[in-house]
Amino acid sequence: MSNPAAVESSRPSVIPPLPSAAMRTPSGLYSVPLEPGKPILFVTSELADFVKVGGLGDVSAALPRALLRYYDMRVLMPAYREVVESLWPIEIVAHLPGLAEIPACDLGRVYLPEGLIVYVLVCPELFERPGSPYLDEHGREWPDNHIRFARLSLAAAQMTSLEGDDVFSDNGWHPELLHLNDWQTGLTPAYLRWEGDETPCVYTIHNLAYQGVYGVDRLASLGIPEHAFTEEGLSFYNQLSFMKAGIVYSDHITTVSETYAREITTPEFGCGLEGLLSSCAEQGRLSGITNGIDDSWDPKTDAYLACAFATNDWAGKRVNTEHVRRMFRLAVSHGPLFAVVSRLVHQKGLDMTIAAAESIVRAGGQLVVIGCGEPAIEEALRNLEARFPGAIGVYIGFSEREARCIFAGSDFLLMPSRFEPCGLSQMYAQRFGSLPVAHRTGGLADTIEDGVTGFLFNELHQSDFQHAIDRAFRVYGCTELFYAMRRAAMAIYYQWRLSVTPYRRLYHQLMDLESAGNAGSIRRAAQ
Ligand SMILES: Nc1ncnc2c1ncn2[C@@H]1O[C@H](COP(=O)(O)OP(=O)(O)O[C@H]2O[C@H](CO)[C@@H](O)[C@H](O)[C@H]2O)[C@@H](O)[C@H]1O
Repeated sequence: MSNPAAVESSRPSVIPPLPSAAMRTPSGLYSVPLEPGKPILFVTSELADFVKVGGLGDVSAALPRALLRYYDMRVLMPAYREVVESLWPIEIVAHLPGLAEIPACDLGRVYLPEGLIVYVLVCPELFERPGSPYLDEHGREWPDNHIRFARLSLAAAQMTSLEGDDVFSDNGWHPELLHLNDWQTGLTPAYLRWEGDETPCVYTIHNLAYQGVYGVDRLASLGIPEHAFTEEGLSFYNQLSFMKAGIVYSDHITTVSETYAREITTPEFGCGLEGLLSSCAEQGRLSGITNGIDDSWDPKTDAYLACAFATNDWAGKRVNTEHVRRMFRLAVSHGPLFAVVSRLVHQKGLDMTIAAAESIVRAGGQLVVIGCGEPAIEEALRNLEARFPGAIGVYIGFSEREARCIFAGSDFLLMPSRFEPCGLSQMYAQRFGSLPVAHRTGGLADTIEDGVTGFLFNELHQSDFQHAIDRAFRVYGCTELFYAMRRAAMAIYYQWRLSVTPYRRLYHQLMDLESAGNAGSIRRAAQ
């Protein structure tokens, strides 16, 4: 494609550190929360303010902020190179000891907009590297990922344990609940329980397919006691599983949509953990809470767009469509513009999109793709672009600016995902008047109304996907219906506010149980 703008810097401008009880409102004014809520630590391996590989980065930036008005919610993450090189000052607040081969490290504190306090693990030998949080520059997993994310998990446990007072005390702040995310944080509840600490833990699965499974020879290096390596503990087919540790030792498991919460109890989607997850569901320890999207996803105010637009301002939307066509050097066209904004991985069904591309072009449509990931998929997409110059444009890379322009400019978004825990791209697309064409699975089934706010197909067959694309073409040719669907899609808004209520209910339930001394017994009964 024609040289899209370089990936924009997400560097914030410098603001002075705030007193810990202060909040910075979106308007930029400082205010003090009326009631400082219970201390909760949200532990994550990505935060979109600094580094985002996929949806976890978005959720980690938005959900703790949405919860800030109810709790003294703080985030813990690794101090990757992007964090250290950002303009936000890092103040060292503690030194955390190591364990076995997990090195000691410093703990820093950063104040981000909207009053979000983020603790960062300053451990240059583990985290200050080129590449992504998980992969090196050549797309290979970092060989010491087990140590890196055991470091993250252990830090959360050390910050929580009251006996660790001499280790970590930020003006007496200690979490009363931990909200953990994905396998990278799975060892946290295990480290806590092995020390006899019963602080309640919520463990959210954003994607069960990534599990952090390692050979049994790594146990000693992570300080894992031998007695824990059992079928009931963290042995997964005689290997060590971080994901299983998170499920076994946490009080409650959530995942990011109700449908996916049901799906992962079946062999088709359970990735070998369906038995354990089924028993969690039977015990009431597994639930689905659909993700939201943050307020920045608004076509009326998004500064990245070629032209801001609102519902019914289809001329404004068309300016964005023409902008995308120019970005990708596509021909002038009156046909529909299809789009893909995705990590390029097997999960996302790019093989089906590639197989459908020729029919889209033959029917007078065009396709733009932005994404990066598996080299074979990247190459197949480049070949596709070369076969259909002027009709298909591909940008291999990651750029939120370009992604937003594509959501705004496209007519349809293709998401034939094999599975999709929630999916954010379809929600962004709907908000920007682009109708998703998606497989009826996971969160896609929960957030798209077939024939109203998008198109769903039931079986993962090429012919079913093609049929859904054909329906999209027909609706595009029927202007009134097409605009009615656009209006319906733009009207639904999965605000975080809606997801916050079930999280609050869950937190309260777990913290009350804990203060009544019941959490331990409930957990034990559940295991
Ligand atoms: N090249 C690119 N340039 C710019 N932006 C790009 C991009 N490629 C992807 N993105 C963006 O990255 C995010 C991807 O989020 P998704 O939720 O759609 O999928 P992901 O599989 O990463 O997340 C996992 O976690 C999330 C969060 O819970 C679940 O919704 C999801 O189902 C699960 O697979 C979106 O914000 C998308 O716009």
